Amino acid sequence: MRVLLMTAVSVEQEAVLRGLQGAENFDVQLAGVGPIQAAINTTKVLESAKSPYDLVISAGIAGGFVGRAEVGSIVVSTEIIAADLGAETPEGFSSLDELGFGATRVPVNPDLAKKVMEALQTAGLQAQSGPVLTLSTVTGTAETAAQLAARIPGAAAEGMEGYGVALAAHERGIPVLELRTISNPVGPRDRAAWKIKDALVALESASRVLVEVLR
Ligand SMILES: O=C(O)c1cccc(C(=O)CC[C@H]2O[C@@H](n3cnc4c(=O)[nH]cnc43)[C@H](O)[C@@H]2O)c1
Repeated sequence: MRVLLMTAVSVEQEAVLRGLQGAENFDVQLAGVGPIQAAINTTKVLESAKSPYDLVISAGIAGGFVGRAEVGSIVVSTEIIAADLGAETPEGFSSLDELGFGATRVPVNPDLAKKVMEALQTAGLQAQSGPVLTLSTVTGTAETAAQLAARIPGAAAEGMEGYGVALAAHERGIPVLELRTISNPVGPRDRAAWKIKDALVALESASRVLVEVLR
């Protein structure tokens, strides 16, 4: 299986490469930060690929929803959702789907997600699955975190690139997955408290498992 992993920044790319230990069926490229940059860069990689990819994974650190994904743990997506793509109305948020303009959700193959989850857990890593949200604005208040959790039941993590990476692959018929390791709780902004090193260590460990499961 030929796999493309897209990370937002180079420290994430380096952590993934350490975990992959030179596995030849994986490429790791930079997506940039945010869904638009990620979609553009994923498209560029897919269009210039010498041979087709069988799977594209958006990987990196993320915020974890409290009670769903703790700092240092791993989240495997069951669905990749553009959580702020829509309109604010007096009645609340309306997604692009509800407005009739398109899809905000990219599906993930459930068998693949299950296989990866089970392999991570068998390796003794703390992993859970659930919808992973993509936001252009990092959540910074308890109120927004609660609104997102209520609007998207089971939401496990939020990042800034997954939907962009996923849409670029999905439009070409390539299966997608999002793999996130948690650096901070989703909620009140406390950037200094983000445990980025712990999340990068978890990203390296998770990538080591991918080599075994995605041969
Ligand atoms: O300090 C800020 O206010 C700030 C604003 C925009 C971006 C950042 C970043 O550090 C980039 C975040 C980077 O990491 C992922 N990430 C990690 N935690 C979260 C989160 O709680 N919510 C959304 N994204 C998160 C994200 O995918 C970016 O690649 C800082």
